[in-house]
Amino acid sequence: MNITKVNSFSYEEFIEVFGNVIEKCPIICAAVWSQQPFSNPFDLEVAIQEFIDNLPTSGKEGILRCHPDLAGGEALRCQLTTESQKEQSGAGLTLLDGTEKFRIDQLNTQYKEKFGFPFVICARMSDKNKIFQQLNERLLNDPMAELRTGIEEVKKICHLRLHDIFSGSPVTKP
Ligand SMILES: NC(=O)N[C@H]1NC(=O)NC1=O
Repeated sequence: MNITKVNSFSYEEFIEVFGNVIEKCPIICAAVWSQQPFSNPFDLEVAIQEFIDNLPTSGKEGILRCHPDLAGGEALRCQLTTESQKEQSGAGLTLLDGTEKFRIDQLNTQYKEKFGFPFVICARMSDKNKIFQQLNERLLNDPMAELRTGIEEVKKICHLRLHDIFSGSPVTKP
C-alpha cells in the first residue's frame, strides 16, 4: 500500500483497508477519511491518534471495550479478528497451560470488575510473562491512569497494524 493510492480511496475502500487498525472500531477511520489527502502514513496515524485523544472519557472507554480479552472466550471460540488472532498467538497466549489459563481468566475478570473495560496491551510488543506481570501491576492503578495506559496501548497496536498495511513504507515521522 502507498499513500497516493490511499488518497484515491473512496470511503468504502478506506474502511475496507483500515477499518480494523483500531480493533472493531471502523467508525474511527470512517471519520478520518475526510481528512484526505494524507502526506504520508505517519500523517494518517496522527489523524487517528488525534481523533481518539479528542474523544470524551466514555468514548475512550468504548474503544477499550471493543477489544477482546487476552486468551478469553472469543479466542477459545475462534472468534478473534485476523489481526488479534495473530497478535495473541505471537505472544504465546494460544498455548497457555491449564493453570495459566485459569489465572489469566481470574485476572481479566478482576480487571474488568474494577475498571469496567478489558485489560488492553500491545501483545506484539510483549510476551506471555510480561503480560501476566503487567496485568498484576496495572490492576493496582487508579481508573483514569489505567484509561490513559490502555489507550496508549491501543495506539501501539494501531501503529503496528498500519505498519503491516504499509509494508515497505514504514509509519515513521518523515
Ligand atoms: N485485550 C487486548 O489487549 N487485546 C489485544 N491486544 C493486542 O495486541 N491485540 C488484541 O486484540
